[in-house]
Amino acid sequence: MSAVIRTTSLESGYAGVPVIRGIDLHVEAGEVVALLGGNGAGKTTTLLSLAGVVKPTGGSVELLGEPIRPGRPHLQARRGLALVPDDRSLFFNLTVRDNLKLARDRGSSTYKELEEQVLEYFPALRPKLTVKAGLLSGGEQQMLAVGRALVTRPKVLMIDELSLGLAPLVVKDMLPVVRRIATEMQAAVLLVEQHIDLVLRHSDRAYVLNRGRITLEGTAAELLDDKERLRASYLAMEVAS
Ligand SMILES: Nc1ncnc2c1ncn2[C@@H]1O[C@H](COP(=O)(O)OP(=O)(O)OP(=O)(O)O)[C@@H](O)[C@H]1O
Repeated sequence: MSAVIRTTSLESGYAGVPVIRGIDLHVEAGEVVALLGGNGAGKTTTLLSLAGVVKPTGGSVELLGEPIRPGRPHLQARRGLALVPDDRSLFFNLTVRDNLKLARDRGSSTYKELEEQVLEYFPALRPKLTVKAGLLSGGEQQMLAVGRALVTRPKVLMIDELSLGLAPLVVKDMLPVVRRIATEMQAAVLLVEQHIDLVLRHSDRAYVLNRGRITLEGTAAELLDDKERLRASYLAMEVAS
C-alpha cells in the first residue's frame, strides 16, 4: 500500500537552527499513527513542516506521491491535508455552525451533508450549533476543531495535542472517534499526544521523537509491550541534556 503522506530525510528548523533531522515517516490511508516525544522534541515542527507552514531545510515531503510546496499551506489544504493546531484556531465570536461553514470544502457536497457527518462523529455539538465557539467547553472546542478539519474531507488529518487542556475522560472519548474517522473516511491520521498509553491503544503505529530525531518506531502493540524501551527513548533526552 502506498503512503498518503511520506517524509524522506526531512529536516526543518527556525532561523537557520535545525530542530528536526533525518525524519523518515509515513502514514497510510485508514491508519492512525502517533507521534510521541517529550517537550521540545520537535513534534509540532514536524507537523508544521508536513503542512507546508514551516519550510523544510532538507529532505522531502510527499502528499499522495507528489512533493508538497513549502510555504504554501493553503495549497496542501486544497490537496487534502488538514492540520488541527494545538491552539485549535477557532473563531470564538462565531457560532459552531459558522465555524464549520467557513472551513468547508466548496466541492460537490452541500454544507448540510458535511455538517451531518461532523454531528455523526460529535453528537455533543448538535445542541450547540448556534452557540458561539468561545462559549463551548474545552472538549467541545476540540470536537469543533476536528469537525472543521472534517468538513474539508481530509486525506491526511494531523492533530497536534488532542488532549491539551482536556480532562483525560474527554480524551478517552475522543480517541475512538478519531479511530473511526480514519477507518470510515480512509484518512491517514497523524496524532501528537501526551497520553502515551491511551493514544497507543487507539493507534496502529507510532514514532518517538527525541531531540529532533526518530529514536524509536514500531507498531502500537510492540511499543505497549516494551514499555522500558519506550521510556528509555523518552528519558534519553533528559539524561543527555
Ligand atoms: N517559531 C519558533 N522559532 C524558534 N524556535 C522554535 C519555534 N517553534 C519551536 N521552536 C523550538 O523548536 C524546538 C522544538 O519545538 P516543537 O514545538 O516542535 O516541539 P514539541 O515536541 O512540539 O514540543 P511541545 O510538546 O513542548 O510542544 C524547541 O526547542 C522550540 O523552542
